Amino acid sequence: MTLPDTSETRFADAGSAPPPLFTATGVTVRFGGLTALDTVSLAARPHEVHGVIGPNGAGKTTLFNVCCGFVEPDEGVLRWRGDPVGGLRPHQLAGMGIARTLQGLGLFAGLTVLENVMVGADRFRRTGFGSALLALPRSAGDERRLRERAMAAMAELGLADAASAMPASLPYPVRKRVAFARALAADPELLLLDEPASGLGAADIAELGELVRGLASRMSVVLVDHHMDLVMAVCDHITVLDFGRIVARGTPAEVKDDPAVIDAYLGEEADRSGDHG
Ligand SMILES: Nc1ncnc2c1ncn2[C@@H]1O[C@H](COP(=O)(O)OP(=O)(O)OP(=O)(O)O)[C@@H](O)[C@H]1O
Repeated sequence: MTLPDTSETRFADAGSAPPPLFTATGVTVRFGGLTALDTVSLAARPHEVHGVIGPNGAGKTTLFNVCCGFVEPDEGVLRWRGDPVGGLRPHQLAGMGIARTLQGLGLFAGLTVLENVMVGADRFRRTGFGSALLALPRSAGDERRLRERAMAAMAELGLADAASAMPASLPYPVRKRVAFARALAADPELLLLDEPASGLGAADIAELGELVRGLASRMSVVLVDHHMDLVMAVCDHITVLDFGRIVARGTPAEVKDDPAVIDAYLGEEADRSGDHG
């Protein structure tokens, strides 16, 4: 049984494991009278895939949104490489080396696939703020560098042939890959994935699993997803939430048979059958 532990010392006591890149410690989020997260902690370590699972309404998306800076926690501390990052805002993420994909893909409808993916590489643009402000064209060198990064990310995702397509012309699983390629083009140290498997069939989910596993050699990944098979197959470490609290954490093998996890999911099953009955 893996006990919930919200103390910061846990991270310091983790033996020879490398220090985490990113930590959220003692995070509490309240929406009016509802406590969506109650003193939840999470550590993303280098080269580790960290999964966050839990039944509907457990607080997964809220935790993801805290990590992305979309939701400011009422309590708790976020740290990047050990330094507190108070008031984290989504636009700061790329500069820090954090990329994310969201449930809503957020692709620009008026841009081609290549142009969408180049947006992800934008942190490597060298042309200064002043040029951007004056809407001067990007330098030819910048343009080439961003294009090369984007093409490399697209090749990794099998999208090279779709470079000039408009997103709306592509099937949903391909659009998901475009959003993924855009995140990879930022060459992040930490990749945050919200429900990457939603809307995908079994074959695409299996491919996604292989891709995510492969990414761990060069970055840290936090993955929020409902698909147990995917989470169990690709994650090194899993945090299980229920009603805003951590009910278990550990390796897939440790959490799989944890009675608290089984209870949480059985509770969800019971609710569902109640809904239909
Ligand atoms: N903006 C909000 N305002 C009020 N309540 C919210 C808000 N966002 C989430 N909640 C509530 O907080 C709780 C946690 O929601 P959250 O979406 O984080 O759970 P989840 O585990 O991602 O669920 P699901 O798997 O259904 O997406 C739920 O009870 C939800 O209704």
